Amino acid sequence: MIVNFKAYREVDGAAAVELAKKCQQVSEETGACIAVCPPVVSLAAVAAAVDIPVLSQNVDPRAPGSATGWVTPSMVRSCGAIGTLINHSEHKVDAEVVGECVELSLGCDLTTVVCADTVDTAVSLARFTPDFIAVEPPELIGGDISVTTANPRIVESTVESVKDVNKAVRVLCGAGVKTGKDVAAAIDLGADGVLLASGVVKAKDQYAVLTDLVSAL
Ligand SMILES: O=C(CO)COP(=O)(O)O
Repeated sequence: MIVNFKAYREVDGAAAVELAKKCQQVSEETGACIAVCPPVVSLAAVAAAVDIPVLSQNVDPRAPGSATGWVTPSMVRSCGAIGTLINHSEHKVDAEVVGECVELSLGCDLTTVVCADTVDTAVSLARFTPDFIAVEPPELIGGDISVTTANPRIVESTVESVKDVNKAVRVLCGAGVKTGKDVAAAIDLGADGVLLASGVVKAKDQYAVLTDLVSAL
């Protein structure tokens, strides 16, 4: 389970570290694999504070050097992060840029999670052999109805189609995932895990929600 902190106010500054620690606590108590995806400005602080996997929300297709303001895979790795999202619905890039980012990230030993908004996009991006494809219908992101309820077929189809194209790529799903029941449904539909955000980040009791989310695993 990857918890994307996005750029919510709830994770500004030290709050990103606090939420990452709650994720670590639940991971330790339950044995569930929980990774966190803090804002890039908090990557180093979060990676120093927890032992669970830390991922960047983005990398740019740039090598170290004269690249003012760009987020290089190399700097993400040296912060202590072990992976990165690429092409999130809220940070889309062209397919060729996805390919460059995957290649540069693999060269820096970063796990790659490439996001796709449709089955066709997922299949097309699987050719770059990221470690994971995460399918998330944009219209369901941030909502209260899980993709596993609103559009279970997109999860099943992505799993089937991506495996047909490239068996090495694992599939996550996300959008509206908020409960342990949603996570169980994702696994039943063939997904290897989930990518989620608001259900945890905006929860009054983040610890309780995290515990419920992993309860069905
Ligand atoms: O975009 C997402 C995770 O990257 C999904 O967000 P929500 O869990 O808020 O729907």
